[in-house]
Amino acid sequence: MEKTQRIVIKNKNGLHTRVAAMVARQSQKIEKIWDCQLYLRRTDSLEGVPCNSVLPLVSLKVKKGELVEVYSRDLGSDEAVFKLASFIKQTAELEVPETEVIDSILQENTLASEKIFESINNGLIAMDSNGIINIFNRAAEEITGIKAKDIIGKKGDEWVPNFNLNDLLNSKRENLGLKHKIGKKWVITNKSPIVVDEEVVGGVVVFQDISQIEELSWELHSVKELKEKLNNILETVDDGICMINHCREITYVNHPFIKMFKKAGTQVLTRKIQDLFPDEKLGDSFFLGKGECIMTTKDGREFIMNARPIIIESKFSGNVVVAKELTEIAKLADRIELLSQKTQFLQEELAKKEGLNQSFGNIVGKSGALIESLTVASKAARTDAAVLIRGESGTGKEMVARAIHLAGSRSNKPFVGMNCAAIPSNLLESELFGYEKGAFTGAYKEKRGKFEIASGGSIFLDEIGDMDKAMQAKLLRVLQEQEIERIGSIKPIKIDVRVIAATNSPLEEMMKEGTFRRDLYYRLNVITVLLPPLRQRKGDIPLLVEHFTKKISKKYDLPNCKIKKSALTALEQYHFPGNVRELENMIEGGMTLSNSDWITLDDLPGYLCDESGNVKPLTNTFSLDGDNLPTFEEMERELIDRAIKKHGSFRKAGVALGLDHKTIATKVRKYNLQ
Ligand SMILES: Nc1ncnc2c1ncn2[C@@H]1O[C@H](COP(=O)(O)OP(=O)(O)OP(=O)(O)O)[C@@H](O)[C@H]1O
Repeated sequence: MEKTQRIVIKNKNGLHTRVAAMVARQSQKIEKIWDCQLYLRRTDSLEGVPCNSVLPLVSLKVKKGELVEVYSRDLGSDEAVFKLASFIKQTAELEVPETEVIDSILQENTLASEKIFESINNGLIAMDSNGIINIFNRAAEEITGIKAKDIIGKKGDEWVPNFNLNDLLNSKRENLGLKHKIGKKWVITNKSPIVVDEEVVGGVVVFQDISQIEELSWELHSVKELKEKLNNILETVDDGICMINHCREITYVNHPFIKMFKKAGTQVLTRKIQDLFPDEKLGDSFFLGKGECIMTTKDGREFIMNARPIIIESKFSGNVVVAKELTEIAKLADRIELLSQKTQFLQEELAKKEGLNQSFGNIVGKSGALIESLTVASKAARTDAAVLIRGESGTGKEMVARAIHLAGSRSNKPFVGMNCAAIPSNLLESELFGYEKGAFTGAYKEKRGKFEIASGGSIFLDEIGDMDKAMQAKLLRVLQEQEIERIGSIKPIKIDVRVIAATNSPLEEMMKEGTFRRDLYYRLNVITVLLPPLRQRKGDIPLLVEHFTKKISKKYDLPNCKIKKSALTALEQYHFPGNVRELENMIEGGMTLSNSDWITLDDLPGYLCDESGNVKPLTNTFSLDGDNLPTFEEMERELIDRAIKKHGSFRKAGVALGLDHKTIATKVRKYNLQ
């Protein structure tokens, strides 16, 4: 509960400084005795000021005849309130005429001081000898976030942390330039005791908010750091960079710029850029960043120059001029072209591989030539047409034949293979068509031939070129009639078999020589699948090695093995006459020989290296000497490969061979050249 006493101020000059000083003094005494805090307010206001401090009392500006209230909110303060109210009433009686002039001087000075304190931008805190705050100006309020009315008349130390106000009174020493934080703000503080007759009668703290200065100094630091970083970048790039001001005078050049234009030693800074390139027409549009200019140096090198405007706060303040050597750009363009060709090629190959029937999934390889063949085979599988698979030994002809069978409508019927070269021709007929009991000596019981066994499915006739002519005629009849006769029987048996044949023999030559029947050739060769030799798709070697290491480790229950780079290089240099089968055998041998999880060069056949143990260099896949002439495609492949390796780009290889770069790119894709 609030205790209140109302009084009319009867003093001639109202509650002026001298009266306020008397009231403050008395209030301090009373507060001590009753242990309470006393306040004075106008009756029309809710908030008052502490009675123990002169300035707040004066700042109320109470005039003669005005009504004020002395009050306290502390328990047991009735007596204290009463005592102070009585004292204030008495002060009017104490007034004597001669003190009037002094009063008005004091009053004016006090009010002027108060105005000054309020108008300065530094925080100001003043306190008396007891540490009780009596001045707490507007700036102090703003910086600390504490309201003057909450702190005046109270012990400052409890309210304003970090200032150590008590120390100031105790130490009796000035403490200047202290930097510390108040909340989020940085302040710098000067603390001074007020000493009168060697007695500390109070203290003053003046402080300034330096957060903005701190921020600026941090910004300055960041700008310095940025400048350093930029400098490093500008000096490490390959492009020549030059900066000019709005008068087109050079303000900066980096080392590459000086190197490019060989201006070392010449003074370039502050010179006009046009002076540096007198033969070039650097027009206004160039500096507006709208044009670029190509310039040729005396030694014939070409440069492309671009100028970008520097705009600061919407104002043009100069240019950055960037120079690049054109030969570098041409190299880059070639490289980009090569890479985009490669990407396009890989995308096409991927699309093709994804389009393949999944029965072809175990055929490893991503080279263009292989994927093209498999695409044909995959399409053939959708029909019942006869397929002739051609390719060197070990290229995967049987694998592809099986995949064609499995991808077609006959996949749940038998796939029966027959190597026509492995069986003497007189036995081939009985193997293919079967025989009746007693058909020849030793025919104790009837036997079904491969065609009958394959009924509803596919027959794979490997090495068809090795079949003799008499047998070729019989096979042709079977294919034409779609029926067979077992040996020793005259009863034809209808057959429904898809024929897939394979060969590495030059059937076309053999037809000319008359050793292979033309009509059979056309019967078998409805669709041709051409499997490329491994030496023409070396890019597949790493994939095949990985595939075989997994396959073999599974087969022999070995830990999975990896191949050393040198061993892989040796394989890539080798021409593989035995194709994928030979590679598979090498990996199997290598893994069983290897004492570790790595296949090294030592684990591979010795013939991959020369006498001194070095990997044999890649030899031409063909020779124009001797009887075995290369095919036109083999020669073309080799030529394009060499031209690309020598000239490094499609464009230059094209120029050297008299072809355009698009033709070169098409051939590179066709032959899967790297
Ligand atoms: N692309 C491939 N991916 C995985 N393995 C392959 C591939 N090509 C061939 N092989 C493997 O190589 C070996 C030889 O394959 P395949 O018997 O199909 O060849 P081929 O051309 O029919 O040989 P030949 O003419 O000597 O009969 C097989 O073990 C096969 O698994």
